[in-house]
Amino acid sequence: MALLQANHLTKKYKDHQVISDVSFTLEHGRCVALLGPNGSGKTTTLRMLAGFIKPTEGDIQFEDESLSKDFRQHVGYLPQFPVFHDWMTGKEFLIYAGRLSHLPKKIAKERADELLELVNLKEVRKLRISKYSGGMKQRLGIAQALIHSPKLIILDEPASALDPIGRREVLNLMRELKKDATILFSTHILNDAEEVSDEILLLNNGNVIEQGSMHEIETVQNTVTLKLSFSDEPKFIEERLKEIESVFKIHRVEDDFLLTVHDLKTARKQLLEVVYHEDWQLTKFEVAKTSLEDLFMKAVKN
Ligand SMILES: Nc1ncnc2c1ncn2[C@@H]1O[C@H](COP(=O)(O)OP(=O)(O)OP(=O)(O)O)[C@@H](O)[C@H]1O
Repeated sequence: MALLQANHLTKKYKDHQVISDVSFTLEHGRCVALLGPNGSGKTTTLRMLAGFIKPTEGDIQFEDESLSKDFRQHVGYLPQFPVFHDWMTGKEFLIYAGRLSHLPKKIAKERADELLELVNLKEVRKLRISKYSGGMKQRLGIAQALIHSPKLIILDEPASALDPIGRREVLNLMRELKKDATILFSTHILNDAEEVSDEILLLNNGNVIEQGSMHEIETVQNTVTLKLSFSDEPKFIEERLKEIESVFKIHRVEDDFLLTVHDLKTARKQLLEVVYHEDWQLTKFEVAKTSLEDLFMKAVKN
């Protein structure tokens, strides 16, 4: 049985319909990315699931009916812009969050220690939060969301505002957490979704417009754009590449080549064979656009 079922969720603010008839299921142990452009309704959806706002219509059912009555205690939530008490230490903050979740003092302390270890902040537990980096604050925010051992972890844009180091720290932590938790997180960074999620839900204008596992998306969509550059004469290369065009489509942009590929493995092998055989000086070979990006662009344009 699924952990949670969202049924026909609708949210209106006066006459402004922000979410329209959104339904989906969250299975146990999955890590699901909620994707969508700015203003598509990601935060509103997450806030409804966390029990902070009520849907105008529709309902949210947890697997166990008794949980559905007040499911807030079973959800851990990291808001998009978390507020920390900067004068507290990381450990004090977690104990405080535990007390707010009605944990007895002793349990809150034990849980804080466990979580500081999990999110790799044990060494800085006695440091004031004002001294923490962005990545450290987000990891503390995730620990705060876990303090009451929730069944579902909801993270609103957990890595989007961080520098590359902080982003890497948070993504690594999410990869650890997903081993034994159910996670729903929003992002508009498709790479983050590709890196850690098992499934995606794509929102646009308050509607779910795509839903599926990353594997399904990769197989159904199955287009990758490669970018290649050479330090040889591009005209000659273009002519030669056109001879083997059956496994990809070539598009030349100035001296670079964009190749739309359906079967990355075969195309890569064939391309590298030609490069080797012709002794071309390949200076760039990179994935410029993935299946998910392709799907996102098509879906959002419609
Ligand atoms: N309290 C509110 N009152 C009125 N309109 C609101 C309220 N909260 C959100 N909205 C509107 O709902 C729409 C969806 O907002 P939401 O924050 O859910 O989108 P989002 O996908 O999370 O966007 P972003 O990626 O920019 O954070 C926006 O048009 C927003 O202006």
